Amino acid sequence: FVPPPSAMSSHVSSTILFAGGFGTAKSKSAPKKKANKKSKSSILSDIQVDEAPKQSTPKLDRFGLPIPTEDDIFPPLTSDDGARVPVSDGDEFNKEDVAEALQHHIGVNLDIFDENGQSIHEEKSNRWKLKLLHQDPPVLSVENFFSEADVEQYKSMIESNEGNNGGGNGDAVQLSSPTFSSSLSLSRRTSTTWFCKYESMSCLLAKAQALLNVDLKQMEEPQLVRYRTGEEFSWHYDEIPSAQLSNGGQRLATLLVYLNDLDKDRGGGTVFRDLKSPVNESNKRKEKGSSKGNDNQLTVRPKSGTALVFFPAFKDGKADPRTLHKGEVALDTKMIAQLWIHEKEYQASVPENNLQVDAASGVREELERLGVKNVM
Ligand SMILES: O=C(O)CCC(=O)C(=O)O
Ligand SMILES: [Fe+2]
Repeated sequence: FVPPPSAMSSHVSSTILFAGGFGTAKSKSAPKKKANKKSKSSILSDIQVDEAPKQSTPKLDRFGLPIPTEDDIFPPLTSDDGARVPVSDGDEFNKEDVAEALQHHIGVNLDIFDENGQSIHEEKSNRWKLKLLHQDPPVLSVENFFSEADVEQYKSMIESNEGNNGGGNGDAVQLSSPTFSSSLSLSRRTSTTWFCKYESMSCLLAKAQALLNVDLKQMEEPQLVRYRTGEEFSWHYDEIPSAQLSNGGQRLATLLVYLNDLDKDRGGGTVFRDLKSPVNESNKRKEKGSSKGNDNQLTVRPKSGTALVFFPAFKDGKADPRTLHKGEVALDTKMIAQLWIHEKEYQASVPENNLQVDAASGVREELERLGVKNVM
């Protein structure tokens, strides 16, 4: 049994374990000189380059080896990692802007959206609404992606597969995500994940196919995740460690759909460490005044039925460290459905005999019902 990539607490920690070194492939190379620049001004005022953190003497473990710090595992970005360009608050949806933002990624099927970002399939009341939340790297949301009925279906799937460890013949195998206590990892995942049969998730698969125009074969085991009060998934990259790339290659897109709402003061948001929420004139000023303004991190609040899409790697498979993110501590129960899209054909390992092809007819029916044509 080879656990799927997500069965591990974090891909970063597994990279570290495989590589026997610190950090991701990126940080294995000789440490680059950190940029020591302030944000650029003028036209580039929205592009951020962080100041280098202060160097401190490393703490040593009992073998005299340096204990990695959070900065070793999740290195601060430098100008080599590419620019970061937030969107401007109040900007109207513009299809050309979205197409441009997605040019280096597997992207989104923009043919199913009109000039306002409203999907042109389904009856009017159920239309999706596409929004660009961050321009570079692109982060998007799709409101109404799941109907209330879809949400109820997946929430009840979590309930009915509670405690299913694979012995029976349920639709989903439950794995309590391990907490790595090793000093090698600072990533904690305390939520519970269910790895689901493709055929039991045809609605998610069909909608993912309509939105991202990808083959079912590129899809990793669809997952349902539940955070209970106090649970979280701390900073991590969604990229696959190099030792596991033989199965399907890199993850090119993360699609997650929130199955319930969490109010602002109840945590549970999806937070991008290095990205900024839409900027307006007032928070631009605020930022200039403070050298380390974490308050403006791009945070997506869980809203029932809304999908979040981002790209852990570019379409050529090169990982994008700018997408470092976390599921922040949830103060109320939070549930999501999640799907990763790979570069190539991916073979599932759980539940037993889980094959994408078994979902094909269900997906076709669902696409017909949605009125989406011309997808893979
Ligand atoms: O729960 C969230 O908001 C994020 C989950 C996540 O990043 C993951 O499972 O990889
Ligand atoms: Fe993630």
